[in-house]
Amino acid sequence: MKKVGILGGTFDPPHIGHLIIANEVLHAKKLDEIWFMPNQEPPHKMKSGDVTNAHRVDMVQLSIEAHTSFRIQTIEMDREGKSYTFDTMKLLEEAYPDIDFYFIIGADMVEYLPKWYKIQELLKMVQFISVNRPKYELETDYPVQYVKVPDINISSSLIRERVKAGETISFLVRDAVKRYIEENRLYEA
Ligand SMILES: Nc1ncnc2c1ncn2[C@@H]1O[C@H](COP(=O)(O)OP(=O)(O)OP(=O)(O)O)[C@@H](O)[C@H]1O
Ligand SMILES: O=C(O)c1ccc[n+]([C@@H]2O[C@H](COP(=O)([O-])O)[C@@H](O)[C@H]2O)c1
Repeated sequence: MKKVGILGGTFDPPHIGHLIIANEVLHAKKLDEIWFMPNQEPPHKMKSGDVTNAHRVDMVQLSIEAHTSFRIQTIEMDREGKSYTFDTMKLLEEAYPDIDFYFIIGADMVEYLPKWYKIQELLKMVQFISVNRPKYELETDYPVQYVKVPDINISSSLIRERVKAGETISFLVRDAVKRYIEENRLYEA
């Protein structure tokens, strides 16, 4: 069976932390591919105001281009309302019966797992792989695998704050994403 790791996210914007954890898990778990899956509406937080779904999809595409094992999966863009992972994984399992799915989450999401929609059913469907993230605990009673990654203290919030303050985001996002943010004047207000 083909093994695919899904990195679901808001990607507002995608940063190098996303790329590093995807690559670390790809190799540590010997997966065939990582699918970056931008959500339509994050279940537990707000998207920033001026950034459309199309912008986030474009930026994910620019982030992963030239990486042979990284793909984008836009299934959540086709569904209105909050993007519950249980609903999405059900559709993906039906569409790809020959793929073994893993769902990658940072430590902030591990803490939040008890509040996920239909978490017990979801745990039966996919295997979760967690990665460390500075300032968050990885302890959980749920059956979650763990891949140790270099600590990366970067978040999309940090990128948005820096752009707003007129500070540099070089090397924190891919160059093409930096150019896209500048050209479309995202996160300035
Ligand atoms: N620096 C990081 N280290 C480990 N995991 C991360 C890191 N950044 C993001 N992740 C994980 O990647 C997934 C998608 O993250 P998301 O797109 O929400 O970015 P974010 O940086 O957490 O955004 P925001 O700052 O807006 O909350 C989540 O599972 C999150 O835990
Ligand atoms: O299904 C849920 O209840 C649920 C709750 C919180 C987060 N998620 C998913 O976890 C992934 C990371 O979330 P986020 O908001 O940090 O980008 C993303 O794919 C979300 O849709 C899913």
